Amino acid sequence: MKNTKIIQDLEKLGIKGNYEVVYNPSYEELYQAEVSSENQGFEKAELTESGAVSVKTGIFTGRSPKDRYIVQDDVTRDTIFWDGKVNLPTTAEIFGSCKELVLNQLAESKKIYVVDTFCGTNADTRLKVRFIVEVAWQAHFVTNMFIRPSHYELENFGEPDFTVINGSKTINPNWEAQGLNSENFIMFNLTEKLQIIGGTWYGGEMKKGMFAMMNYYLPLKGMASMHCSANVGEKGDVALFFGLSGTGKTTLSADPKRYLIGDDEHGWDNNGVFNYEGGCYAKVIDLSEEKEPDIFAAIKRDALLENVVVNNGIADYTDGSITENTRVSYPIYHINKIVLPSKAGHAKKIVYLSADAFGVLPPVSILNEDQAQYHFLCGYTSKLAGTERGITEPQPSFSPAFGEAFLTLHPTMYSKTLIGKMQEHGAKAYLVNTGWNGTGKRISLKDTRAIIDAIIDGSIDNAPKTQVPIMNLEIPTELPNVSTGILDPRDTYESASEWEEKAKDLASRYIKNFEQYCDTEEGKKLVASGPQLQEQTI
Ligand SMILES: Nc1ncnc2c1ncn2[C@@H]1O[C@H](COP(=O)(O)OP(=O)(O)O)[C@@H](O)[C@H]1O
Ligand SMILES: C=C(OP(=O)(O)O)C(=O)O
Ligand SMILES: [Mn+2]
Repeated sequence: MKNTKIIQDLEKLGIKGNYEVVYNPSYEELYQAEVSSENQGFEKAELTESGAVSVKTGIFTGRSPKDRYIVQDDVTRDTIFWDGKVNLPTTAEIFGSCKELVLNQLAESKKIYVVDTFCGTNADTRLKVRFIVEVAWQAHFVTNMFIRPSHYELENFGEPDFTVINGSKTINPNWEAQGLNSENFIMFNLTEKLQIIGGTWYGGEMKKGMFAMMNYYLPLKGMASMHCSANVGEKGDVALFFGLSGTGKTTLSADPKRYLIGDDEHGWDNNGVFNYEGGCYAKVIDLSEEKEPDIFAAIKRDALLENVVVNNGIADYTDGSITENTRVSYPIYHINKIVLPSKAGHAKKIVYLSADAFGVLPPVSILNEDQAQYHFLCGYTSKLAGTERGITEPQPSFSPAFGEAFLTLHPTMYSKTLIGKMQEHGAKAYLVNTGWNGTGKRISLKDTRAIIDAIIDGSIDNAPKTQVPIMNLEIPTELPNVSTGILDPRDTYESASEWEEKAKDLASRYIKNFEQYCDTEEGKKLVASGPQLQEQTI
């Protein structure tokens, strides 16, 4: 019954062929299809010792932001933030020609997987997203990452709100004449409610693609839409962890003392914080059972490893020879302590994670209200190797809302909605450096975890404090279970002047970056909360 309707839907979209449709396959069906000996090239998956299967995604082992376009038309012209960098415009005609390529690619398939999912926990704001793919492990990936409707919800799914068609095996031969970046494309058409993908096999494009769409629809309804992980304690106390890729959202939100809400994408409405996803996408480079026991244990049957080196069925997490961005996706229930459905009350603690490659930022700073806004707009961090094509070593970057790559509206839409919620609910913000310090090494996970504990249990607010000049940040000088001598970054250098020199360099980058927000009185007012090159007398 269902399949006849699905085939009709596919034909209506323009996928006409002699394919078999597999609708919302079970994990067992996915497994059989993934390891089938008929698979070619990057379709192939192999079973590993933990029970998880492992795949390779070819040359794309991270997202490809330069190949990402949004159709500029009457719907998007005045809403999308056309910054010339993140949201690249294309025409309905070019979209149409790429869509044709993807449809023709799928029409040739023997089998098409159609996976209906939800993006967003709450019925009033979720998107019903339909994925149409020809590769079994891509169907597995979206089954892991998105919210799996119950049998009843599938029966009553109705028309999808958004459709993603993945034609990763096809490329666009006309890209040059069309003025595109390459033969690969990730394109969105908000009028057609359609995302199409060609050329890249990286799963993150499907996951982060729908995040960008939630980042469009929710703030327009007054909700905060956030690139953060979230967890909740026994007492219902919710904490959010904002951060760019590799800063520790997934790692730090998997905390055995707390219940996980989600590891990457959340909304905040009048009832509280809710997850967009139904799974997690963790980095596994150098993963160890000892340091990250929850994530390690989540890698079992139904988990899907990407670009991990596997020797005789044994995954080698220390090997970054394919990419530094080795990953695993798993359904959220692979983590023991979770809340389901993935939502909780209002957040009280907001942590901004920054992996500072300069070694200047303190491991933790306590932010006042203006600083909370300033640092959210700055979103300073270092891009780490791997998650984006062409990034091979850490690069300092300012990424508004700690997620510039996924913002479809102007950055101030995200700061307004978030800061509004924070003020309404008395949430406090902290800036945590999970990156480097003067020792040249990354701050240890153990120390960061103890810092997070002190933020969550409130002991940081009662700790002795001092002011770090230039960066203009207040820091605690002592915290329970945190190594001595690391809280003030100046102490980790041979001499404080070494730190000062680097701090001045970083401060001037902050100041320069913030100029873009100084065309309003509101923005100008925030400058005093940021780093300062001159002595302050307040
Ligand atoms: N002090 C630290 N805090 C957080 N993560 C750390 C730290 N030191 C090293 N790491 C490593 O950095 C990576 C953080 O990645 P992840 O949690 O997946 O980031 P995100 O979810 O923000 O992309 C993990 O591989 C983790 O082991
Ligand atoms: C999947 C991604 O997100 P993150 O690294 O934040 O987990 C990504 O940026 O491609
Ligand atoms: Mn993550």
